[in-house]
Amino acid sequence: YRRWNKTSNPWGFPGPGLVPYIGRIHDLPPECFWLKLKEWADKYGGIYKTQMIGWNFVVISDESIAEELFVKRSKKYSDRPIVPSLIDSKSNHGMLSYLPLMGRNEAWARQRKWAHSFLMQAAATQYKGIMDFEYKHLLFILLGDPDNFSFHIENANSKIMCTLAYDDPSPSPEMRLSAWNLLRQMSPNGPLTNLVTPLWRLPLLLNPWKRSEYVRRGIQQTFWMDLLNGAREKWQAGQLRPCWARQYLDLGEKSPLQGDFEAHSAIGMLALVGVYTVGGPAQYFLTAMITHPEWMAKCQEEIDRECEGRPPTLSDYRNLPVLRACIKETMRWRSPVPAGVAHELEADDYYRGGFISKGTRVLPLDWAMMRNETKYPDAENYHPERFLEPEWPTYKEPLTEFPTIKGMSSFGWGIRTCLGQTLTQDALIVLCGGLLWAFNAKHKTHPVTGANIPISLKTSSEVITKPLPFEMVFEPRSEERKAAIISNWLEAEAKDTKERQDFLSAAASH
Ligand code: HEM
Repeated sequence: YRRWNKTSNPWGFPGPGLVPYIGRIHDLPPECFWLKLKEWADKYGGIYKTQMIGWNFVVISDESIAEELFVKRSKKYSDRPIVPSLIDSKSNHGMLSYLPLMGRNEAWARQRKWAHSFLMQAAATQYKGIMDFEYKHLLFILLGDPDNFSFHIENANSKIMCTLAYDDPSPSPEMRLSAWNLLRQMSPNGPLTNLVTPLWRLPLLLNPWKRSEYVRRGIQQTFWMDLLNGAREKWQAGQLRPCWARQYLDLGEKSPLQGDFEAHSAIGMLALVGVYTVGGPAQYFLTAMITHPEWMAKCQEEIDRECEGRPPTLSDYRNLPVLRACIKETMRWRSPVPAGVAHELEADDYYRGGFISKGTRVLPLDWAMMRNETKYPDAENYHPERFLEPEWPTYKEPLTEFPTIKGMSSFGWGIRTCLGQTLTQDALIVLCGGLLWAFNAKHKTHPVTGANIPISLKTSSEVITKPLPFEMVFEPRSEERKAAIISNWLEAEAKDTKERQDFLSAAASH
């Protein structure tokens, strides 16, 4: 066995001993598997190797190594591994569906360029008003239905994404569901075929996993196509305001996207990506504020002082370093993508005397990077002051600009790095700032004993995580604040209705 282990692993990197064929899969719990990977990182160091059902893995928990491989050697380290339980996840065979999962092929290059231009354009003009509007609505909704906050936060983000994509927030509940179903399908704790991959090759009749994936995919593609067709009808009548679908339709044959088949997926996927990626950190932020009320009080003091009684908008960015520190520390403390997103190596490579073979999955283990004690002393605990006080290693000036979440390792590496960093940062400032402007986030208390109901700090186990369900109270900070939440929303709603009507009247008169 020892001889086998040596010959099957001549790579020269440390790592746990391997069992023939299955590697270490038996050791990796489907729930929060990154905790086990972190345990191995503590034992074997910043780069180690392992195997899972015939696949070679190299796990990286040192940011400087990630930089050397993913950034400096990006030509070799930028492919994606296949997701076994998705049909053509890499789009090597024409599916063109899931930009973040695509291999490094032509479709990826085309859609990445397209998405980049949209997200930059959106940043410049479009999404600020949409965020202010939807988050004002969210605060109003939370007054009436606080217990359902998890849904409402995710739904508000889904509405923003649907408005950006189709100028229509109404499909948001279905977009949220679609995002959840895809996330489950691609996660190791999803279908069994993601772990026991040979099962995926069973004939369709004996393969419930593939049959249900055909159904899921069919529902998603039809949903996205219906949205594009609905947008086209409005566009033909001149009733579609600026949005990603309109830009595609306006460009016609000049669009980089090659027709409706590609466009319906590209637009749908970009809308879908923003639902949980923003919703998860916002919910972690609430858990951080409830368990660290001293930081909630500091954020509220800053917001009240700098925004003079109104909820923060993006123009307040420079003046809210404490809020930004709390958001950044939340993302460090509870990394939203804790296992990172794997890259696949496109050609054999040598690194630090070790051999990494073509096809190896290289995993930037964010949970471990965010717990590097040299960079983040007392890493297990929540310390926003690490970004605000010069004696901490991560302090950076000027505080009008830093801390920023942009560039965090949680957003990935090299030419595959996340395209939604600005949007995420902007959304979290308006959303988290608005929540603390409006409410005190508090523990729920037991109706009989009056004791605080504890908040589980555990996370879900999908590739993109959120806190496990928890209970909390949204206490309006005063009667005046409560009145302001209501009047802010009524004003915003009236303004939005008028703007839509004006647009439609102008369209009708042309
Ligand atoms: C907290 C929020 C978010 C986190 C932590 C996050 C994280 C990531 C990570 C780790 C990757 C893979 C990077 C790599 O392969 O090295 C990625 C890719 C991507 N992200 Fe995000 N993301 C977030 C929000 C968003 C949002 C809001 C959008 C857009 C609406 C977005 C759009 C994308 C796209 C399009 C890619 C694919 C890039 C490619 O494969 O070339 N992300 N993101």
